[in-house]
Amino acid sequence: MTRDDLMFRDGLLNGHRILVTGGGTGLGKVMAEAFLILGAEVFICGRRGNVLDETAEELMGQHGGKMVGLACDIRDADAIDDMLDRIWNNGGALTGLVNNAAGNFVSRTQDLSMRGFDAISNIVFRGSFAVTLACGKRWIDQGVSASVLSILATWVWNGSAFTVPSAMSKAGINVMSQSLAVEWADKGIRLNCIAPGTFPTEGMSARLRPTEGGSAFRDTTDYPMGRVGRMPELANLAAFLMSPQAEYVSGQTIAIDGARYLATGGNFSSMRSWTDEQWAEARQSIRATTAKDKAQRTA
Ligand SMILES: CCCCCCCCC/C=C/C(=O)SCCNC(=O)CCNC(=O)[C@H](O)C(C)(C)COP(=O)(O)OP(=O)(O)OC[C@H]1O[C@@H](n2cnc3c(N)ncnc32)[C@H](O)[C@@H]1OP(=O)(O)O
Ligand SMILES: NC(=O)C1=CN([C@@H]2O[C@H](COP(=O)(O)OP(=O)(O)OC[C@H]3O[C@@H](n4cnc5c(N)ncnc54)[C@H](OP(=O)(O)O)[C@@H]3O)[C@@H](O)[C@H]2O)C=CC1
Repeated sequence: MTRDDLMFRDGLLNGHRILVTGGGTGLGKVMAEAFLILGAEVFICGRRGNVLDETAEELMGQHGGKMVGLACDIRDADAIDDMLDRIWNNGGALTGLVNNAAGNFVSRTQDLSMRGFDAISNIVFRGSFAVTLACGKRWIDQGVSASVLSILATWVWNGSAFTVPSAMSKAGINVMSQSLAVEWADKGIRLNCIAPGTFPTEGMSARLRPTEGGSAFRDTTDYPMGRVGRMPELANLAAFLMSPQAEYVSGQTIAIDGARYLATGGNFSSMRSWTDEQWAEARQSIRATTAKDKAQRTA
């Protein structure tokens, strides 16, 4: 991304300190980059320390500023507290949190074990709540104003066959945001959500279109605008919602999907026609991706 891709003035986020969970890759990386360009000090977390370090180095090399990678598994409440201690003790309070980290894979629901359900919901539902709660306690205790942005999916409105634990978890975080937007409004804490449509990333394509390799999401015939999302489009919306000028916006969930879910549902219902063999192949491919990622985990 270049400076010209962003619609905001220089220094919009000067003095802000923002944590992006899962900020080492994909959408999290792009939002972290935008916040860095606009002057914020940015923290990114994830389980693969090497990925975080590479991202921070790459983006600071391109844009200057300060980005810090912190290895942390958001399924572990103690690890979250350790991470926040490090942030707070090294420059003061966060002023923003982006709940972006997620786990997901396509599966027929009858093929899931409870461990499979937990693998997703413990990241998306429990993990996002745990980070929000840990930050919120500190903000309220110290009288700090802050903004929380959670990255959801359009299926919070219409569900999604074959990604049921993700759909349930994202819907839960949607309601968390609406609830806390009211409960914490007088504390100066606001919460909003973005529901992106398709923004192709490696992590998503490997788990949601596992058998298509590099060609996943190339066919855009059923996209009303004839295309998928462009990363800077998402980054601009995120920067708007995180900026102090958007202070009166709270409790909202904004879709950025080129009107796709209104046209087609924007989910995986077409997989109803998959055969047993296709599901077996998908599962094998997803497991290979997870095994490769796991080998790099340091948290
Ligand atoms: C078109 C419209 C566009 C629509 C537009 C697109 C909208 C996209 C919206 C959302 C997109 C995303 O979220 S994309 C985000 C994608 N990124 C990620 O997922 C990154 C992080 N992911 C991960 O870490 C892993 O994939 C994940 C499995 C979730 C967690 O890893 P863990 O190490 O905790 O898990 P494991 O120990 O390997 O496995 C735990 C259990 O899960 C089971 N499990 C694992 N894979 C399985 C599978 N494929 N099918 C069944 N079960 C599975 C295992 O068998 C285990 O259960 P037992 O066998 O019983 O032990
Ligand atoms: N791409 C798309 O089209 C869409 C994406 N989304 C949402 O956007 C967000 C980003 O997805 P995307 O960029 O595509 O996928 P990625 O797989 O690139 O991003 C997920 C990130 O979350 C991190 N993460 C996963 N589990 C944990 C954990 N337990 N603790 C800390 N970090 C964790 C991963 O790092 P690590 O494995 O190192 O921990 C990774 O950096 C997700 O919330 C996803 O649901 C929503 C709609 C559409």
